[in-house]
Amino acid sequence: MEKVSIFGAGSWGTALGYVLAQNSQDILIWTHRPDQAEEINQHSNNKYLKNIRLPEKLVATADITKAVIHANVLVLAVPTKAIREVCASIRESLDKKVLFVHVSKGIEPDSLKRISEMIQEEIPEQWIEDIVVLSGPSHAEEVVLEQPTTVTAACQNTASAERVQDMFMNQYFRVYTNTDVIGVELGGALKNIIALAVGITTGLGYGDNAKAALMTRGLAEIARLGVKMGATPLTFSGLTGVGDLIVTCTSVHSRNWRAGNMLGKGKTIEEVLEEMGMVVEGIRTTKAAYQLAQKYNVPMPITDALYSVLFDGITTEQAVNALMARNKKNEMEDLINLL
Ligand SMILES: NC(=O)C1=CN([C@@H]2O[C@H](COP(=O)(O)OP(=O)(O)OC[C@H]3O[C@@H](n4cnc5c(N)ncnc54)[C@H](OP(=O)(O)O)[C@@H]3O)[C@@H](O)[C@H]2O)C=CC1
Ligand SMILES: O=C(CO)COP(=O)(O)O
Repeated sequence: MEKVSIFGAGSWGTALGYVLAQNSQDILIWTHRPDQAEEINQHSNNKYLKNIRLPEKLVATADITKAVIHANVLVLAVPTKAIREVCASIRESLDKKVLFVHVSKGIEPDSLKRISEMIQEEIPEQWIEDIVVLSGPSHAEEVVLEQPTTVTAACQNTASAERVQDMFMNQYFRVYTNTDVIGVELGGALKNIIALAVGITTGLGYGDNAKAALMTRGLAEIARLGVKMGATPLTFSGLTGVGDLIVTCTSVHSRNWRAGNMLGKGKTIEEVLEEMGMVVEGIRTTKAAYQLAQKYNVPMPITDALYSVLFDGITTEQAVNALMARNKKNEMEDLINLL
């Protein structure tokens, strides 16, 4: 049995707590809201997972020191924007080496750091046993219904990835391992951009042809950037690449897809965020990816088009027209270099 604390009690942190509690791990979940800790201790978290009864073994606290001291494994499940702040609070109470697991899907704009890099910057090396990324096609809403789900635990140190695999794996939650941390982190973060774009085209009234086009050419630009940044090309054909791209671009549960859909129907970003009430990681990640594309000199036309919509005020129709009117290309241009 592992002693685990989860930091962040939104939909994903709570769903992972559900899995770990069912797997009989010694589990504590930390939330910054005392009222939410009380609700979880009464076995529900209705804002994030409606009508789900949480396991009795899933215990919540609003005391971050208690959560840090409790565990040998710390799972970070807050949005990318909150990672540094939460790490800084965790740092205050650390008194032993711990295994960090992160499950967030984003890249920090301006610094252009992946999440494992942000953790390394915020937590002194002496307290980090390893950092494992847990990622893949996995909507919280389906996990808590115990529907079959597959994810990947990635770490350069295979023993740590396997430890996380053993902690989480059960009959409905299947965990693979991978050593390509860069590829796994980038796949999880960048697919949100494409899901926003697919949502926009659906909101505009376009059909499955546009969806397939964006998913296929989106994967091409994700892989192009990823390989330049040091990822293994094959990772993008796996669960954390095409797998997560499929689920996020096609599921009614996807916040990124839903946000895009509202934008396509004419709502403003402010209206969309107000209505969602949950994190839409793809918006900040679009800014980061746009900056990364410039830094690495990689063409990312879909990312550029979405950036223009989100940050430069061009209309969604103009963005689609600009994408379709680009110069002629060979489909396999650039991709051949990935092999
Ligand atoms: N939902 C899903 O199915 C999946 C999500 N992910 C990823 O997991 C990460 C978390 O997503 P998810 O759980 O869905 O997000 P939610 O929006 O559902 O929840 C976010 C949680 O983080 C808390 N939070 C936000 N800022 C802070 C802060 N500064 N300090 C402490 N707590 C904070 C929120 O608190 P409050 O309630 O007060 O706002 C809330 O409990 C994201 O990166 C997402 O991409 C990955 C796989 C699946
Ligand atoms: O990453 C996810 C599923 O794998 C969740 O995607 P959304 O944040 O778009 O809901």
